[in-house]
Amino acid sequence: MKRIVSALATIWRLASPYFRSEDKWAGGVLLATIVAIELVTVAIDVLINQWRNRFFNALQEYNWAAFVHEAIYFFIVGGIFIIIAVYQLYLNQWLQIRWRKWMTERYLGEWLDEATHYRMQLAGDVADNPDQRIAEDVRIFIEQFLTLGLGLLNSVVTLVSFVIILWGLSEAAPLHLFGLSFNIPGYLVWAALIYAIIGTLLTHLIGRPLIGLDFHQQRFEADFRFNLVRTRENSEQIALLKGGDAEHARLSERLGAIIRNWHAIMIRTKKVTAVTQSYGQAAQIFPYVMVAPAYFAHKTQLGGMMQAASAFLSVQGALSFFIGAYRQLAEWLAVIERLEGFERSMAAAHARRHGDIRLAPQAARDITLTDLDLDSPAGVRLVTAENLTLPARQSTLLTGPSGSGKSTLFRAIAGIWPFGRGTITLPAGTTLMALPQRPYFPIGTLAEAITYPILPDGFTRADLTAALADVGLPALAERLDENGHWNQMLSPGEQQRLALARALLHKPQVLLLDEATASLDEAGEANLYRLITSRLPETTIVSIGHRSTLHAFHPCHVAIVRDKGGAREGYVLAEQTRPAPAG
Ligand SMILES: Nc1ncnc2c1ncn2[C@@H]1O[C@H](COP(=O)(O)OP(=O)(O)OP(=O)(O)O)[C@@H](O)[C@H]1O
Repeated sequence: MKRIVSALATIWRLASPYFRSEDKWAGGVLLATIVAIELVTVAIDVLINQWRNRFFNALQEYNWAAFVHEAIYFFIVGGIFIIIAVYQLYLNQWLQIRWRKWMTERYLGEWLDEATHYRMQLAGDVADNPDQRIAEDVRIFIEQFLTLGLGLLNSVVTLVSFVIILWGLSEAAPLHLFGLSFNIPGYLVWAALIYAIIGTLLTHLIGRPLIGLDFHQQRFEADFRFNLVRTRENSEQIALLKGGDAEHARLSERLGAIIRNWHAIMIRTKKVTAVTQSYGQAAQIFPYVMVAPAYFAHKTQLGGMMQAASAFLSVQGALSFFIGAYRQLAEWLAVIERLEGFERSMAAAHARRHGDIRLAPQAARDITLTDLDLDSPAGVRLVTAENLTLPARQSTLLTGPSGSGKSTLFRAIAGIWPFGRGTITLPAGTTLMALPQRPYFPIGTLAEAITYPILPDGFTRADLTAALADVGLPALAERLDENGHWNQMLSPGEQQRLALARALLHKPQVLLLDEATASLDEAGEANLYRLITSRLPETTIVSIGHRSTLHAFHPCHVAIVRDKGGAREGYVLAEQTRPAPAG
């Protein structure tokens, strides 16, 4: 019971925001119309049930006029049913896509806002497949919310309407056995209830393992898909290492898990289907068996028996809602759990935006680090900066052993590393750009790749062409409108040049270069450094690099060294050189 209440509360938490959103009117009207149509559908079922009585009596009495009248009645009611069924599905799909758009946009917004996606990954959160949550789970949640919700509504209203009818019919056709009439009030209702309870219990007992099997199936499928994507993304490495066979073996192993689980699902489904089919088939004859003695004892007419049988099937069908929806419900509950976990981990990642690292704006143009400790996600101290200034409009080179925390320091300055404490002051309203060794280019036109994260409209064609020429890629100017996966189509050196073209266009006030020219030869690297220092004189540049030749382009040098005197393991930032103040 507690689990049901908590599941209902979660469903409310996930579903209600849409009906309070800016789209609430459209969504509310669509939902109300769909619900109203569902109620009309049940009312039509009731009309058809009553019609059955009249129709079969007309047949039994060989009454042609009544037969024609009832046939016309059926065509009219049936016609109305068809029209509203068509529109109900249409409006249902319309609501699904509006709701899905709103919910997906909301998740995308929260997930991408202030690098929440990055921090969720850092924390190694349980919500490990955001793509599945955003793309698939949202769709299934909404689809099943409407399907199961309407199914439940239909069952409840059907149950109430037909229980009343069936109760009345139980009196009209009392239980008649061995020549005796038993006056059990509503005996057909009780019979339907017992029949449905036995069916539900049997289905649940036999079908229960399917919930776990379905859950595993989804995981194995996601795992297989993820590994296929990884193979595609790393195809060059795999080709170079001749890893085709190894990949094939790994993928086959994952496919094997899918197939093994599928076999278990098949065996279990066979058993469940045997039960549900027997149950469904027996339900076709069961009500006739119940009413037949009364019919043969002339206590009721054929019409009464047909109506009772149809009402019995409706009640029994409504009571068996859970049998029919068993697997859908199980799948839906798993989706709800995943979406809730996703929302929770987004909220947690958002809450620890900067951890205890304070990013303070200041009037001065320097970047200062005060009492700054940066930790690993596991809480191990990586690097400390007691009091360090990265001077404005200067270039500073940051060096240190591999794994000492250089890139982590960049992440902290860029405001995306939440583990640690201390203060980083940056010029107020500063624009910052960080370029890593392997830059990211979205799949799209080359122009979009260069100007990312803003659209190319912010620049003229001449700006883009000039930037490409400046970084030594003039030939690419002709391909600005070409669509492509630029991370796969350009060499690492070309990608680094392209990223620097991005910096030239954006002219950030702070430029962090994390081995951003490491794939170029020394001459090429020197040219690019000369270019950016001359083109971006107002920019504070901080570079990470291992080549000694870089010193020539960086008047300031900060080294990360082992913290010998410190009480704990880790590294400290030590200022090595800085130009003498002018004058
Ligand atoms: N997402 C992460 N999860 C766990 N540990 C991490 C993560 N990112 C960095 N670290 C750890 O933090 C330490 C510092 O990493 P960082 O990338 O800052 O080193 P680096 O000095 O830039 O190294 P390199 O010169 O090799 O690029 C490393 O030991 C690394 O394993």
